[in-house]
Amino acid sequence: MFVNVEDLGHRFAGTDILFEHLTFSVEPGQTLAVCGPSGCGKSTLMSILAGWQVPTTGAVHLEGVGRIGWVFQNPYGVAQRTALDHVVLPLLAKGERRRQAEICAYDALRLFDLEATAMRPFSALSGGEAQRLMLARAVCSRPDLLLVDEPTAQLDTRTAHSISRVLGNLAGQGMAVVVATHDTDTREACQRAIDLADYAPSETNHSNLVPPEVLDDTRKETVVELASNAVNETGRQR
Ligand SMILES: Nc1ncnc2c1ncn2[C@@H]1O[C@H](COP(=O)(O)OP(=O)(O)OP(=O)(O)O)[C@@H](O)[C@H]1O
Repeated sequence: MFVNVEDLGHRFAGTDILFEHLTFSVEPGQTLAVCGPSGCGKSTLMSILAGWQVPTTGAVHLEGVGRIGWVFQNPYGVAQRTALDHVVLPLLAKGERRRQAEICAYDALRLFDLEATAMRPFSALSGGEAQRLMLARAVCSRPDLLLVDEPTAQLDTRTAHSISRVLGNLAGQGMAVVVATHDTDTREACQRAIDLADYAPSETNHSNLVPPEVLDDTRKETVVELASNAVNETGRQR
């Protein structure tokens, strides 16, 4: 299984080119952070990877990718359903029995420090808990490619840090993970990082975009190889 992105470029009708000549690949067990200023096209790139958006130029080749998971910036759920229900659902949809599904679901809830919320309705979860629930559900759906869009945007620094470390562990579970992020911890939890600002056409003026100070040290290189031990330090392997 692999994801190959070849000479990709995109612009929406009537707007500037967001990025161009973007080439990279992601394999199972790898995590790739997609960074860059707000508005540079991170979410758009994720949509292209998911096949929801057709790129203006270039191509995405998904070889052997049967299931794509997506964790959005904003958590969503059914207000009256419990946290456990949300995590169990993808397993029941695959035909697992409720009892077995609950064992897996509790593992995933534990991974994101959500065990205590298992029987709480979605409407009673905090923003951070709800976002972690989305990650737990994504783990249970066992995708080949997991797209995670700004997973820590709603979380406090401490929680965000633990989420980032667990994201690193996801790669160890055998799926390819692509994470759009502004967060330093999240970026460092990934094995590689791409700065989309490096793929903006030179005439594009990004001065009006929000400069993420966390990226200042990465802009010098297109692809930054990050310390792989950051991925393995958590001790929370399942
Ligand atoms: N369907 C669309 N039609 C026209 N323009 C769009 C469309 N979707 C997104 N855009 C524009 O494309 C640009 C990139 O948007 P995108 O959401 O991909 O950026 P981003 O890097 O993910 O931003 P953020 O970090 O703020 O989430 C923005 O200027 C946005 O307004």
